[in-house]
Amino acid sequence: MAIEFTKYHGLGNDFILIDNRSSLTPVLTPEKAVQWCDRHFGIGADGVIFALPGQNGTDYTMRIFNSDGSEPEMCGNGIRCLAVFLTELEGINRTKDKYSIHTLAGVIVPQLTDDGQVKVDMGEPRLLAAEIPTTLASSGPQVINLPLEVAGKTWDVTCVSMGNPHCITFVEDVAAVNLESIGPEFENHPVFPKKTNTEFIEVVNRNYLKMRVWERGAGITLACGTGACASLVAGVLNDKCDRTAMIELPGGPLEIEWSEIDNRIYMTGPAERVFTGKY
Ligand SMILES: N[C@@H](CCC[C@H](N)C(=O)O)C(=O)O
Repeated sequence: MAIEFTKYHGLGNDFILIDNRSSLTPVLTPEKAVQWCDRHFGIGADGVIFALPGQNGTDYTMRIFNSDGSEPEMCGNGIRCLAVFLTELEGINRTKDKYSIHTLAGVIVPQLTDDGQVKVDMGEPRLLAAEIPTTLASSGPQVINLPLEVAGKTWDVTCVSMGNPHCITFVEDVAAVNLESIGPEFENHPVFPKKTNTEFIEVVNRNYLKMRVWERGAGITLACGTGACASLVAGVLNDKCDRTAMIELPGGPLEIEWSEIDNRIYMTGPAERVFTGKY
C-alpha cells in the first residue's frame, strides 16, 4: 500500500511527516522508518514523524522514530515542522495557529508567528541526574561541569534533559571537533543508560553560541532544537551566556530563551516544506 508523506526540514534537520490523524498507531514500523530514512535506498531523512490524534485533552500527538528506528521522547526541530504540517493539513490561518501536542516528554506548545517562523514552548529543563538519565553525579544531584573520560580524554560536561537526554561540553573551537569519531563514544558511554545526544559548544559571546551536535539514533545532523535549548541552559548554569541567546548551528540559527518568569524554554526558528510524495 502506498503511503502519502511530506518532507520537511528545520535548519537542515530533515523529517518525513505522515498524516496519521485517524489512528493512535503509527502506520510505519520502526524497521520501515529505517528504510524510509536511508539516504541511498529510501527517501532520506533524520527521522519519521507521525501526526496522531490528541490524548488527554491535547490537539494532537507527535511520535517520532530516529533514522536508526529508536523512538526519542521529543524533537525540537521536528515539532516546528509538525506545526506547519498540521496548519497545511487543517488549512487554518497561519498566524493564529497554536497547538498543544502530546509527546513522550509532556505537552509541548508550538505557535506560528507573523513572520512565518514557529515559536515553541518547550517546557522546563530537567536537571536531576536521574531525570537525564545519567549515573554521572559524584558531588550532588545535578551534573554541572563534571569531568567525564571519553576516548582517552577528559571532557567537562553538563547534562540537561529536555525530555530527551543531552550532554553538553564547551570547547575552544567547535570546527576542530572530530564529531564522527567522538560522537558515538559519548552516545554509547556507560554513564548514559538511555544513551545521549551530545552538543559541542563554542561561546562567541554571552548572546551567541556556536554548536555542533551528534544525535542519539541519528548521528551528525545539521541542527537539533532540543540540543540548542539544553545548551543554552548549560551555558547559563556555567555562567557562560545570558538567558537569551542565538545558537548558530551548521544549518542556521535558532533563538532560545530560558524565561526567568516561568522557568520554561522558548525556541524560535523556521520549518520548511520540501516536497510531497507517495512511497
Ligand atoms: N533533532 C531533534 C532531536 C531528535 C531526537 C534525538 N535524536 C534523540 O534521540 O533524543 C531536535 O531537533 O530536537
